[in-house]
Formats: sequence, structure tokens, C-alpha cells
Amino acid sequence: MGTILDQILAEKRKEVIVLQKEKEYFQIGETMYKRSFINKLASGSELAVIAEFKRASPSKGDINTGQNPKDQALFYKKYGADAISVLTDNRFFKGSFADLSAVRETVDLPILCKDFIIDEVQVLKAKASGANLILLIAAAMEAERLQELFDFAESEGLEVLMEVHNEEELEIALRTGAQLIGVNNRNLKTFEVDLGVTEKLAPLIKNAGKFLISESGIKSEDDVRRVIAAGANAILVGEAFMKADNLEGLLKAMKIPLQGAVRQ
Ligand SMILES: O=P(O)(O)OC[C@@H](O)[C@@H](O)c1c[nH]c2ccccc12
Repeated sequence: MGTILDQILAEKRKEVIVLQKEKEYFQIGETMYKRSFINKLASGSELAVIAEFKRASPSKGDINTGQNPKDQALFYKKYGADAISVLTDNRFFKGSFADLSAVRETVDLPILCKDFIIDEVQVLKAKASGANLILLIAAAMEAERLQELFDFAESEGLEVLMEVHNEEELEIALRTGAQLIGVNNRNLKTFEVDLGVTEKLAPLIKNAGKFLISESGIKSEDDVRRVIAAGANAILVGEAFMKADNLEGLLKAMKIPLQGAVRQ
């Protein structure tokens, strides 16, 4: 069976075959205008918040399956999110490209396609669905393939959030030229969550002059202060927002000024 990541990647290889057949019907809007998250980070003085639309996950099961993506996107925008991430994987996260398009149509924030991308055709599908950014996971493929997909996404006008979990992956990610480095505090093989992963990798990312996005397991204002102290420019939060009784209070509390933190 392998790890959950292995299982997901096996499923993705099947999806890629289906997408290849549908590719000629993808419609990429000629007038798609750019919503840059990188520009936002470069000009902001507060921690940037990427709020995620996440119905379910392999580690948590159902999180909030019935929520309407348009409603959630409107709340995220209203309470100060800087970008919205949408899980498009269906089998393991109960998301869809329709969810992404719905969010894209509803708010004018940069939209991140959160999936397990291993092929160019998925990049095109993300773009056709309205994504401005895509996630690439260093643990999901060889360095050479990662570079090819990174270059392809950029050539398609998409920004890339490059996700790592350890030093080895980080080294590869930095070599691709990615400006947005996501540190996943969750190990995709064991599901263990540890904000210490951000603390450990942060100095290497800051020394390389890249933007650091701390991802996963961030639930409280204290968690946010911890990753800011490490040097995070942005956070990516899913479960805590999807489950919050008081989303407004939580999201606003997480928009903390970066004053003391190391910034680019
Ligand atoms: O729900 P959390 O713990 O706040 O995590 C959000 C996000 O970081 C997580 O969904 C995520 C990070 N990297 C991924 C890669 C694939 C799928 C999901 C993810």
C-alpha cells in the first residue's frame, strides 16, 4: 500500500490519463487577469494569510463537507484573507475544480490550486479553472521533474508555492528558483504535525532571500506568533478556519503586524 502520499500519487497518475483526454476542451480565458500573491507579499507589512477551503482530509476525515465555497470565500475576503487556497483533490479531500472556479468567480483574491500536481496537464486544468497559483510538492517527485513543472507553470503565467518538509527537499526547492517556499508542518507520510519544522527550516529560507509560508497545524494566535518569530511572511490555514465558531475573530487575530520579524 505504501504511505498515504504514495496512494494519492497513484491516484493522480490515473487522473492525469483522464485529463489528457479532456485537455482539448479546457477553456482558458483570454482575459484572465493576473492576481499576484508575490506582489502582495512584497508590499505588505502584516503577516499574509492564505485561507483554505478544505472539506475533508485523509488525516482528519470530514472537516466541513457541506460548506458552500462561495459563502466561505466571501467570509475569508471580508475578514482579511490575502489569498484563498482551494483543495481540488476529490478522492482524499472531497474537493473539486468546480469549488475552485466558484471561489474564483466570487472574490478577487489570488487563488491557489491545492492538489498533488505531477503533470503539465494538471497545471493547465488548474489554470483553466481559474487558479493564479499552484502548489508543487517537492516530496512528490524527482528534482528534475519538479524543475520542469515549475518552469512550465511560470511559462503559463502562474505563480508557484513550492512545498517542502525537510532540508533535503528545501535544497531542491531553492534550486528551482521558486520565490514562495511553503514549509509543511505536517509530514505527508506520517501526518505528524510540528511547528518546529518551520523553525528549523526558516533560517535557510530567509538566508536565500525567499518568502516563507508556514503551512498546516496553525490553530491559534500563539501558533501564529511562533511562526512569525521564526520568520514567516505568510501562513496557510485550513482546518481551524473551516471549523471555527468565530471565524471573524480568529482570522482577524491572525493578521499580526510583522514588525520585529525578518522580512525581505
Ligand atoms: O488544515 P491545516 O492543518 O490548517 O492545513 C492546511 C494546509 O496546510 C494543508 O491542507 C496542506 C498543506 N500541504 C498540503 C498538500 C496537499 C494537501 C493539503 C495540504
